[in-house]
Amino acid sequence: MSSSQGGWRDLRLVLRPFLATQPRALLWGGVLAAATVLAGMALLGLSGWFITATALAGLHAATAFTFDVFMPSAGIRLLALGRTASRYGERLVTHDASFGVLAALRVRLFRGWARPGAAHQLAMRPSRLLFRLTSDIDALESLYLRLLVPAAAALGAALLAGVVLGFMHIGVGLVLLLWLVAVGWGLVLFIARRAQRPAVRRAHGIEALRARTVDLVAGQTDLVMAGRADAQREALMNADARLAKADLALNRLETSAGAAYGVAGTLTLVGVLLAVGVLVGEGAIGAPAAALGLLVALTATEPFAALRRGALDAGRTWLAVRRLAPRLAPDEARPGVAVVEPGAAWAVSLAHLSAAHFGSGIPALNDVSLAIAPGERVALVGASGAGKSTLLAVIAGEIAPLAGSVSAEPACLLTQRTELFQDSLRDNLRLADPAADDSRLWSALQSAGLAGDVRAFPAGLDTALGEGGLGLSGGQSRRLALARLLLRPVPLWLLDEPTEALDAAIAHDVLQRLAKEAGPRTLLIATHLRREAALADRLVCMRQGRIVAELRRGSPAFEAALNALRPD
Ligand SMILES: Nc1ncnc2c1ncn2[C@@H]1O[C@H](COP(=O)(O)OP(=O)(O)OP(=O)(O)O)[C@@H](O)[C@H]1O
Repeated sequence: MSSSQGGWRDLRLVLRPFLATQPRALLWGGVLAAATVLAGMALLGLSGWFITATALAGLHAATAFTFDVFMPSAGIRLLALGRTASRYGERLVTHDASFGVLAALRVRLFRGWARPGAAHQLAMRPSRLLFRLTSDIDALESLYLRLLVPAAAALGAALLAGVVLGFMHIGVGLVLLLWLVAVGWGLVLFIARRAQRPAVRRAHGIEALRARTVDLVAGQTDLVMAGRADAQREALMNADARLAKADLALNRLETSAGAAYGVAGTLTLVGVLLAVGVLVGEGAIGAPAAALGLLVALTATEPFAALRRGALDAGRTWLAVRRLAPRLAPDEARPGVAVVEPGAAWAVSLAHLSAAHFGSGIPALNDVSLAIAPGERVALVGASGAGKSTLLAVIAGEIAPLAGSVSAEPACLLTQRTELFQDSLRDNLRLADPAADDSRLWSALQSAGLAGDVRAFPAGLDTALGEGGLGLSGGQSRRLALARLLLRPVPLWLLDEPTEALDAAIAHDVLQRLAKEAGPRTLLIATHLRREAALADRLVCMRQGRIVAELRRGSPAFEAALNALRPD
């Protein structure tokens, strides 16, 4: 696919949620912007006509008394008031609509970045990508407010000018319309093309400056110890110089663009002046109509000049579109995993599965085949690095398989770490089910054995957690993770060392609750611990990314393997 085709597809991906969120408000914004411009043009045209007509009427006593001054002046007042009202409405509607759309896009993007592949990239370069996330979204504002709305207004202005002049002479009206559209939009396209490179360089320059400044401040001690402080300072200065260069190029272009629009406006005015002069000379129109035509043509060029800012920003906006579109594209929930419907013979079925971690050429799983019946409890055991966590990650859809097939029931993965977000305890729980009410949360906390602790917190469910908030002990964190798991109505639980690092008493309590709450669910547990593996009906032994043995409860080998695991 060519890059321009890709570009249009990206633009469609970004515009779709843009237009779907508040289509009416966005359309109204464009209509009001056009109405403001048209009212301004009509105001100036009518005023020009009125002044000229009044002056001419005053030349003769007969016309001086019969000339109606009230209707045109009432029209002028109406247009002046109308323009103010529509400008106010336009600002209100366009800004409200674009902020609403951007807010909705942010949510979609955060979801997009939470997908397995993207989340991995985000984890590798968090500051850079988070900066992009905010600055790219802001750049999209320009797409609607500085490009689409002024482009609609400019087209309206060209049409009105063409129609007004067309009433005087159809050819003049048509030529003016074509000229305005061709030159006005042509200049926009030309400026946008010329500005693309410096605008993109500027965006990269800001990013580099930020990253280098953060590195210099955060890593001062290390840089000084390694004798690299001066080099880092130099890199910072270079980034600053590159940014200044891009700024200078954009400023120059802005000045040239202003001059180009000035020349185009003057040429328009001269052309229309000559045309209406000829028409007046031929007696086709009077002087007041000529004044009206001239002023309408004069004002019709202004909205095109307003497009200049958008054209200068277009490169940056385009970059934002290209970066954000992949995160907005609809994606499979679990890449490479076929969903098993309820009632199927197997809850999990793996056939000749191979998989590697993102960015690693070495497969962590090799030719793994495994079938787990619904409701079965299976423990994955094996030395550290055998591939247990990787297997759970593939079934959870975190890692796409390299080869082989995977089908599994809808699953929830309990990872080794419990993430606490900087939010209330309530919202930390609601990550698992955004619609859950307090009674459901309390019931999950109760089952997870955390309700008593939460009741003891002065703010209860409103307690702030995470950075700057309350931390939780290891046992409390695991119970919170368990409560989250209970809030997810899925038939398959993937548990990665669920009670590692907990002391024996707490671990046994958590495991007991887990086993009870799991009910008829299918469980797949990766573990080194005897207490966790003891929940299982079958042990699947792994070594170097392969399954080397499967032992069923009741067999001596099962008991032997269980006893070989680490005790409490
Ligand atoms: N993020 C990663 N990137 C690249 N390779 C990885 C990554 N995580 C694990 N691996 C590699 O994949 C292989 C399997 O690791 P995995 O974490 O699945 O083993 P495990 O059996 O769960 O070990 P443990 O019991 O220590 O959790 C190992 O060789 C490991 O080095």
